[in-house]
Amino acid sequence: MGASREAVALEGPVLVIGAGLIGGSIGMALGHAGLDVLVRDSSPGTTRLACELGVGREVREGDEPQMVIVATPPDVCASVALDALEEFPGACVLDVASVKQPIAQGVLDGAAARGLDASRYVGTHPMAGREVAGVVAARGDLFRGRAFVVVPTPATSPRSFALARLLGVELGATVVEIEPDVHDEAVAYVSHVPQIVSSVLASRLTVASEAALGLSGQGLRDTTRIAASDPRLWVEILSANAGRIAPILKALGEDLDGLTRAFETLDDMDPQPGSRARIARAIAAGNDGVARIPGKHGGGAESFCRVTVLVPDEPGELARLLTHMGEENINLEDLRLEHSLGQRMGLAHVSVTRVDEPRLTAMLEKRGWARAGTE
Ligand SMILES: NC(=O)C1=CN([C@@H]2O[C@H](COP(=O)(O)OP(=O)(O)OC[C@H]3O[C@@H](n4cnc5c(N)ncnc54)[C@H](O)[C@@H]3O)[C@@H](O)[C@H]2O)C=CC1
Ligand SMILES: O=C(O)C(=O)Cc1ccc(O)cc1
Repeated sequence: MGASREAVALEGPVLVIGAGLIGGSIGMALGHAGLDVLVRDSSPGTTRLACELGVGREVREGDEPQMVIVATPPDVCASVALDALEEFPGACVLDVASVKQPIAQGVLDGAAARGLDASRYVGTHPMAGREVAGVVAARGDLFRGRAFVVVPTPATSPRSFALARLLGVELGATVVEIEPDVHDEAVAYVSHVPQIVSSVLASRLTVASEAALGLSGQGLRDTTRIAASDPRLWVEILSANAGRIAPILKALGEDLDGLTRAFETLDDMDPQPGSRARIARAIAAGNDGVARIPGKHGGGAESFCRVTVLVPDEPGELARLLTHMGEENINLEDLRLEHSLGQRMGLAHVSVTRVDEPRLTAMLEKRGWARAGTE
């Protein structure tokens, strides 16, 4: 499929069906790029709200979209895509759901049964989102620098495939082509199981005391951010990928059982030999896993150095630090802020390349910034 690409341009109009977080963000991005964006949601109020928020305009009689983007929850994507193939015979129809194989199958089966042209359908998945749902949270820059997965079916035409790639490029994303079942296996690891683990972890906090929660630091915030996600959407995403999620959860459960036994015996006067080693191995295996997550430019995370700088919690101080870096021509690869409990000081975790790290350290010393560690 990737080998035979037609010369085709994304010109619009583009119809977005499902004006929520993702549909709204896509509409805003395409609108900024000058395309005519049409909006439709099953909720007429949401359609109007999306138009008022700048996602696009309502569909008028005679509109003939070049592309239809289905951004509804996954359980209705296939039927909405089939209806769009029927309603707009000239349009390429995409969906953006977080699972691909069942939707591709639903579209292929439905198209065969209804005599529709499945070559105009192609699956996609923008690998960016937020833990908040709805068009009010939409942002035109949501997909910039993120992966945009294009997932053709065996029926997808070169034209539909090319248009889907152009959409990813227009969104400022990096386009990746993957087959449906490979995609679903991948997202089970990198998105679906992390969502479940984050939710289960955060659910333990419902029995923690107020005093305990008052001590929450960045580690807890990092591991529970996506626990704020919408249950109605996620039950549909996870159910559609159940067969791939279950074995990973089973392995995770076995790891947790082993660790639980180790901790139980550590509480004894005479702990079972090997308990400490088991715990150490679990933490070390985590080190190995996290080192495999690619960094900002697609290289290994270990290609960056993270320097922690103490920043006074006062207006303009963070900007002063970044200005000092800019003045020394040190490129910022990533930045994370952490506030220390009860102190008028924040921790700025500044990531730079290993090549830039000595210059950053020298600059901090020269300009009087206190460093709280380097990783
Ligand atoms: N939330 C995220 O971070 C990401 C979500 N996705 C995928 O994007 C899709 C949309 O997710 P969100 O924008 O987060 O959800 P959302 O809940 O913010 O928006 C979904 C919208 O679809 C509308 N809708 C529902 N059924 C409809 C139908 N039959 N016809 C027309 N409109 C309908 C709803 O009224 C709602 O406005 C899902 O398939 C999801 O898997 C993909 C990447 C990231
Ligand atoms: O919030 C985050 O960090 C995400 O990774 C969001 C996300 C949620 C669902 C997807 O299908 C893709 C991306």
